[in-house]
Amino acid sequence: MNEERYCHSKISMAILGTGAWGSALSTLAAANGYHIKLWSRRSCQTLTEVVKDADIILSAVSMKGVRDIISQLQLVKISPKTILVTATKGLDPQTTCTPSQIWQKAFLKNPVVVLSGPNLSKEIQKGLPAATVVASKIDGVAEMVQLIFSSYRFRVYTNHDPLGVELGGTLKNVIAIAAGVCDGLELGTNAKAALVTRGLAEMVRVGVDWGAQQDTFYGLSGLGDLLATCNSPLSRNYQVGYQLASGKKLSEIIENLEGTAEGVNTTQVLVRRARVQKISIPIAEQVHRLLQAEISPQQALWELMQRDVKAEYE
Ligand SMILES: NC(=O)C1=CN([C@@H]2O[C@H](COP(=O)(O)OP(=O)(O)OC[C@H]3O[C@@H](n4cnc5c(N)ncnc54)[C@H](O)[C@@H]3O)[C@@H](O)[C@H]2O)C=CC1
Ligand SMILES: O=C(CO)COP(=O)(O)O
Repeated sequence: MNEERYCHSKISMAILGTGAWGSALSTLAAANGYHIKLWSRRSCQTLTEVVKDADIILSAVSMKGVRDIISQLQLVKISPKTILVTATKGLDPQTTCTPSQIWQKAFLKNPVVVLSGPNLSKEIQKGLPAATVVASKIDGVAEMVQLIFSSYRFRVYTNHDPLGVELGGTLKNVIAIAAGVCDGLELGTNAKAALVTRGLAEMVRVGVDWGAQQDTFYGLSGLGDLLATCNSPLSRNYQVGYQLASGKKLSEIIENLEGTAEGVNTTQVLVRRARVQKISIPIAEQVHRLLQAEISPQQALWELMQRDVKAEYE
């Protein structure tokens, strides 16, 4: 294969958020020869200067910064042709909307792309191989983003179900907290397999009710990210669960955590939404009670194991 295939350096891109993920994504695009303008709250350059003339604006800020960034960008004149890429994995506490829904509502005319997959940033920064998904409903747009990031160490797939791709990456964080608890309590491989598989069933139920396609959850952005995050101590969400199992308080864990564990906020929003929609999510409910310090990790396990027997699919 020809190296040239991956280099279209005339496209200009701004990346907003220079945390672990924004930095890793900029490394990938820069390695393909793209000139990237990076912006964070601490940048010397203004947001206006950074996004001026950008063909693509990618946001890798954590969920708590999404509305803030959007409000600031609304004050800047962005061309309706500018592609907006969201790489955030979270849910809005006010509206329960996903980041791409918030972006699309704020910029009605702009194409919005979701980027999500099993992408632990530390592995990517080490140059280890990985794959991801870029999703848009508009033909040709995800393909442009695909070209920017694709390389021999980062394989990028396109998809037409942005909501499903986004929800896979977001909802798996709740199950990753549970997986951390499972490993922290040393419950074994059988328990972990059961937890992850039933966790996926919860993700599918919520996602399909939301309007996403079921198959998307069995792809890289669903099952793929679930496997990566539930099995790696590099995952901050897994770390939250693992440390909760050792008896630490959530506030103490978060204080010492490197970066953001989106699953903590996502669990609250998810449980609220699932109750309104009357969707059964027993694992997420127990994660929620655990995060609220209403029960111990052992009690959460007991609550799950003593549920009424039922059919696997119903
Ligand atoms: N680190 C990883 O391996 C991956 C992370 N993600 C997702 O990407 C998002 C960011 O994650 P990380 O970079 O790891 O988190 P991080 O905690 O390292 O960085 C968060 C970034 O958001 C910015 N931010 C927060 N609030 C802001 C505001 N009000 N205004 C402007 N900027 C604000 C921070 O300054 C920082 O640059 C999360 O939603 C995460 O789930 C997705 C894939 C991989
Ligand atoms: O989303 C991720 C991997 O795909 C990163 O997981 P954490 O946010 O749990 O570190």
